[in-house]
Amino acid sequence: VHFDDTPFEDVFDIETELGSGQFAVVRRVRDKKTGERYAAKFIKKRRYATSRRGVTRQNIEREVRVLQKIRGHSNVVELHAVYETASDVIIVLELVSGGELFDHVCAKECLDEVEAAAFIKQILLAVRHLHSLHIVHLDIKPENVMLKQRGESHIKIIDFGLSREIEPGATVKDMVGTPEFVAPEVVNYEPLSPATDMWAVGVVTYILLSGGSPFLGDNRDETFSNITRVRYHFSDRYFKNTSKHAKDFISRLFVRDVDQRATVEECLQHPWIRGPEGNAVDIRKASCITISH
Ligand SMILES: Cc1ccnnc1
Repeated sequence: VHFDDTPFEDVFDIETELGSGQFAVVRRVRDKKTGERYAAKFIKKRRYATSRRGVTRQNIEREVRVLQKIRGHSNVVELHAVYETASDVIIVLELVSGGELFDHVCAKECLDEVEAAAFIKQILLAVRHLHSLHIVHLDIKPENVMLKQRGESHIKIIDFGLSREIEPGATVKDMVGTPEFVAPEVVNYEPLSPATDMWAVGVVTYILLSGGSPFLGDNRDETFSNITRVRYHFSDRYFKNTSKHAKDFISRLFVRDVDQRATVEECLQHPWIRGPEGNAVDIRKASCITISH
């Protein structure tokens, strides 16, 4: 990607805000020459080393490096350009405009197995791409997965703000991620690995099929306790009509021991993904549809 030193405002018109986080705002922008639209992520730079606001240059450069390395996969957002102003670094990304997978699930309360398996398969393909490059995402959750176009089922992972390269054998310990989705090793400050992403895929799968969050407690500590004790269950209310393949797929990921937890390759070979569900053949297992009526 070229680091353009033309002023950002000379190249793009800023249109609407698409989303905002703690230190970043994402705005839809339009290239003045080509008319092409993009998502521009404005990341506030940390002014002073002692400041708690803004993002360090090291973390910004890490996100850009990851985005550069992972380019070219259809389920990963594409990096277009990087600009810098006095106060911000602006990462210009492919515009993904179909809305968050999270909202899609909420609109239906939960999905049937065919639709859920088709989404999870795409997330697994994106995760396999990352892991093959020794990159872990560390923040897989429905909010970071978006539909490319409304009404279509092509999804893209859009945020790599917490992603990092983990060379095989290297040890990375960090308390990162969103409590509901973090694996036991994150709670216990033990080494992170690609297996940490696989646990989160299990949480996303459970949510898509039930609308509920498997380990969520009344507060952060209760959630963390449920995670480290792997305390979850398939409530009959939402899982009564769920296939044993789907439950087995999830159970293979909610495994405390990272060496025993299913890898992304094993998940892609799992019957629930390889079977009719995973190939979006139109067998509508009405597990949750009955609930949403
Ligand atoms: C929010 C967002 C991020 C990246 N691309 N499109 C939209």
